[in-house]
Amino acid sequence: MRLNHFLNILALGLLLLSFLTASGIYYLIYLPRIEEQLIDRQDRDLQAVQKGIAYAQKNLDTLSYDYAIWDDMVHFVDNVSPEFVAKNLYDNAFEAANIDGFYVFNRQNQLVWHYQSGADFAMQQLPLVKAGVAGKLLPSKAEMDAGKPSVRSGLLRMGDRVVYFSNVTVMPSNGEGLVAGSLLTVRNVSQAIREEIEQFSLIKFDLEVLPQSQAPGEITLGFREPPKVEKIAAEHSWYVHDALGVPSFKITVLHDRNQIPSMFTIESILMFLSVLVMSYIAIVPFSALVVRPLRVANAVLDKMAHRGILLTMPTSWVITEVAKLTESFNLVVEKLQRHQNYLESLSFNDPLTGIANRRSLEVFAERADKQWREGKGAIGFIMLDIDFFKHYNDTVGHQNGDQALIKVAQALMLECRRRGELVTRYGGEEFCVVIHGDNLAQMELLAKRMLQRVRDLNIYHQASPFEIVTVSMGAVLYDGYHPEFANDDWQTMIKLADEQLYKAKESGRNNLQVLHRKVSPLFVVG
Ligand SMILES: Nc1nc2c(ncn2[C@@H]2O[C@H](COP(=O)(O)OP(=O)(O)OP(=O)(O)O)[C@@H](O)[C@H]2O)c(=O)[nH]1
Repeated sequence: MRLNHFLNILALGLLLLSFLTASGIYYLIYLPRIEEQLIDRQDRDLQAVQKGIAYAQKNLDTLSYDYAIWDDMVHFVDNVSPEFVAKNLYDNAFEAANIDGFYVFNRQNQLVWHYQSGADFAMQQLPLVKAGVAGKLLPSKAEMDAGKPSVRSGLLRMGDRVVYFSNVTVMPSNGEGLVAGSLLTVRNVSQAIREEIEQFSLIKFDLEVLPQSQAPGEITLGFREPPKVEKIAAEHSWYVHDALGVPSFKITVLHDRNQIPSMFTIESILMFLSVLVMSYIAIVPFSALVVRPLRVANAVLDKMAHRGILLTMPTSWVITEVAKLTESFNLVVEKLQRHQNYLESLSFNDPLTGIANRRSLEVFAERADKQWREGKGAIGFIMLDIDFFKHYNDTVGHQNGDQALIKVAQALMLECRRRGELVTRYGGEEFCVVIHGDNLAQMELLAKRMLQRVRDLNIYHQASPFEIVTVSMGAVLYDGYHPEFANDDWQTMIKLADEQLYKAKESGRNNLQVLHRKVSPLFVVG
């Protein structure tokens, strides 16, 4: 997985965690505390609506009572006369008082006269045949016998309508005497009433008249029974039955949405988004400070692996630990480089004498041979061997033998310091010198000087007839390249030089035998 992806997942994970923590705090600590207050507030909304509906019925009670104590009405109940109606109970008066139905009952609860604003309020719509009407809708016998004014009011289902009703006993104005009957006044509970209540309570609610046939599966409350909020919700409903227990209304209070605390408000979403953006912004410096050095390190390691080379990396990073890590890495690289150089030198140099070894000889001879074949200068190989070295070892010991070998090697090196010249340890006490020079004379001179250099070392050699350490030399020197030498590769040249060395040994040692290879002279015949 890429570090960037990992960081993104980490940021999202942290974000989720903080979101869950915030939700936990919200739901376990904050919400339970305000829940109680909120239930109380919503409960008050319901009470206000219920009281508003009950209050709207109040002036109907007053109106009915005025009629009830009207002494003339006592007489009218027993003797219904058109004159009285024309004078006192005319339609305009009911319309002005917003009354939809006015029903006059006698002592036997029989309808003797009525007013209706429309067909919906016809006397047939009154549920008079129902049991329990007396006492609930009309005065009971006990109330009438008591001879005192009595009042009943509330909601009443009238066909498809629900009305406020008010019923009062009709009796003399001094409040004593025989009860003549009762007046039932009704007013339609219309949407206009709902709007009025909404205006003064400032609470939105819906008043739905329940279908007559369909009884709700809910518990219904009486007109004046206050509903109760159990749980916080955006809206609460309850069913109301009329004075005779018939389901009438479904009231739904729509609470102010701002009252309900929610995680998903504009503010909380904006906060969540800003946390999201800030988390990502926080990743940018982290990426610059940590991911970038890691990327650079990765690129350096990649190059090292693919190209097989050792590389250092930049160390100027802001984070101390990262800078120290790269410094340590560079230190390891430097050590490895030194070690590698040492190993390389071992593979190309002779560990005892420090001069080039046979491997170097091969590389150098190959290159010199190639250049010579390209027509650049002359080429020569000199094979050298220390004379009577076995005896030297035997007389002075192997370690001193080593010292003598080193000295001979250094002496040869002092002579071969020019470009194109290389002294190598060929094996044991044998050396091979490659010369890529300008001409044969100079090359031969070089060989002679080397012979003399060794003599000049003046290393005492008891077992040698010369009494000092000497060398024998065999050289083969090729003039500039000619197709005639095409088959003579550098290996052949070494072999020829070795043959000359053999000759030098044969001819008494401490001398130089040279084979010159030049182009054959042309003979003119004639
Ligand atoms: N001290 C020492 N001796 C070596 C080393 N390499 C080879 N020798 C010795 O060189 C000697 C070579 O002996 P030979 O091949 O018999 O030749 P030589 O005694 O020099 O006789 P000529 O070459 O015929 O003059 C052997 O005794 C080897 O042990 C070395 O690295 N150190």
